[in-house]
Amino acid sequence: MRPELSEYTPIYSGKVRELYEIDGEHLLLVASDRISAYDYVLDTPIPDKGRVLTAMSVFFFDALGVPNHLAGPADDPRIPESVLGRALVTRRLDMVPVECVARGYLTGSGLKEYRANGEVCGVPLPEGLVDGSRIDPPIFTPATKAAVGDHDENVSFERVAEDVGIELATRLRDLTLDVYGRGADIARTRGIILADTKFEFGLSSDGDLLLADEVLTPDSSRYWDGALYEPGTVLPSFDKQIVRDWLTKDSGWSTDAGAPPPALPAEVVERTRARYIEAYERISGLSFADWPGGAA
Ligand SMILES: Nc1ncnc(-c2cnn(Cc3cccc(F)c3)c2)c1Cl
Repeated sequence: MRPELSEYTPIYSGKVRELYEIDGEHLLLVASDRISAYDYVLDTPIPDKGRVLTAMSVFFFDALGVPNHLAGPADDPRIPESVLGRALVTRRLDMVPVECVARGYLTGSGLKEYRANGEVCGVPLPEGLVDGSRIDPPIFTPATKAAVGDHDENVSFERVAEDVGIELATRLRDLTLDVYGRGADIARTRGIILADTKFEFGLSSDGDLLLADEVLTPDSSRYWDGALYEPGTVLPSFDKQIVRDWLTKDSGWSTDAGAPPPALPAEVVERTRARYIEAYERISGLSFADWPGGAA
């Protein structure tokens, strides 16, 4: 008999995720079916998005063999039926207050900084790069966690070293680049480019640095279709472009409307659900049908 979610204490609610306390040492990390676009959390959920992203994190935790915060399997008996498949039992860690971002391609805030001063987070880049240019080898471009609703602020490695000490800052950078590099290689051989990603790490009570939070999901990374990759072309988001295009080209809404986006039509929801499942099955080589918590 599984416990009810109401038996656990909610301790954090993000845009698309929640965190609960199971006991003094364990948390329940829950991924919802909510999707965000243009900094809005949309009214329409994408069925199974939470389960697919949870399955992706578990695949990468296993495939990359990095010490991490997982404290049980996807069907751990402590996971309530209502969130089975989209929740994980984790060890409670002392989270390091740094967004550990790795970039293998130049776009987004990194591109903006590069265009302004030829570098990203204090890392100089070659001249002549454009949106979508490959950054090889990938770079560590950390950020400080923003307050709710704000964007993270890119900071230099030196600033991270000031905040957490040079030893820990160096370990964060090395681990971030190593895990991103290996994860991106796995995805690339399956036709999906992970252009960049954001990791979070935490320290266990015995001082181990563990990979925490979600790992290499489409919510923490930019997923691009490798078949479409051309340097200098702005690549659509593998998972969110269907929603973005409908919102900005078909729905009559616009980002400067000042009003929240409209509900999504069923066809857009289903195609987006299929994109999430396609990304997982291509990267993992596993069938999503085998993941816990499906329709009974
Ligand atoms: N193992 C851990 N130990 C202590 N704290 C965290 C922790 C805190 N915050 N976050 C971000 C987040 C993850 C999911 C759902 C949310 F609502 C928020 C993660 C973790 Cl993962």
